[in-house]
Amino acid sequence: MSLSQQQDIDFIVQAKHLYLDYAQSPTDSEHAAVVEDANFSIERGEKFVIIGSSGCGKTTLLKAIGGFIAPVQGEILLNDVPVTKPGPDRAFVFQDFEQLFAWRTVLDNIVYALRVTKRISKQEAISKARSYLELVQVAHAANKYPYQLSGGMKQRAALARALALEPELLLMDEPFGALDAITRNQLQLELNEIWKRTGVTIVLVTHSIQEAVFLGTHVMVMSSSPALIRKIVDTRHAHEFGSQEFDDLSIHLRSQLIHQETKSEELAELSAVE
Ligand SMILES: Nc1ncnc2c1ncn2[C@@H]1O[C@H](COP(=O)(O)OP(=O)(O)OP(=O)(O)O)[C@@H](O)[C@H]1O
Repeated sequence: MSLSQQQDIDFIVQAKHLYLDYAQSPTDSEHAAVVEDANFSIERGEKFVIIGSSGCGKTTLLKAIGGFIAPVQGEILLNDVPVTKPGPDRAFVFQDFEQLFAWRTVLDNIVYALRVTKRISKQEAISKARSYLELVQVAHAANKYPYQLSGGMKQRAALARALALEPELLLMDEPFGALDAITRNQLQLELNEIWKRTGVTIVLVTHSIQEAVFLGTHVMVMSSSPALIRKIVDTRHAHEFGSQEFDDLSIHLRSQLIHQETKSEELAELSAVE
């Protein structure tokens, strides 16, 4: 992409020479870099998917975009302004089914979040909460408590709560990872529909190559040891399961992931010989 083409694109997030780690001090050698020199941009309104092997730093990167982890070097820009703390312009959905407040009903979970972050009237919060519960098709469970819901319903409710905040960025960490295959497919389809209706920018972490190709507009492959961004693949034209493009891209992404695993195994073997 030429420089002039890049300048025409409306980027909501830009990471520039980003380094992240969990070191307690500059001399803390136990905690190696989790992300090294990451450079990537996310267009407004896209679904940007991050994949990589377990422990390669996907969640860490998501937390940094959320403002929960400060860069050691480099920066993350949100609408051209460096991210320094969390804000209501970013909402999270996690894999964990227990992310709702157990002592509040589904409706109250959303009303509470809205009242705290948006400072709107109770009536306004209730009406907004109801409309988002309808959007994610869980309005019938508005008065239930989390323990009365299935895993899929809990994820829908968590999604409704995040969407109700009308964030600019929806940060999703393996949101469907703990669901059965059928519910997972259903929620993938629905997320696509919700995305089309709301236009929210989504950054989604997954272990599933199929989910990445199906949902993503771009898929970023991360490698561990070293903790680098291996490749960013344009997947805008490959959403149909079973199509040639879908299969080709899945194979391509798999080869990127396998290549890096093989490489780290080779490195481990070499260091064992040394
Ligand atoms: N709070 C923390 N303190 C110290 N190290 C951490 C902390 N959280 C994560 N790490 C380490 O950072 C590295 C990256 O973790 P992270 O959770 O970002 O990986 P991930 O790619 O999301 O993994 P997974 O796919 O298994 O969820 C791992 O080595 C992990 O042990």
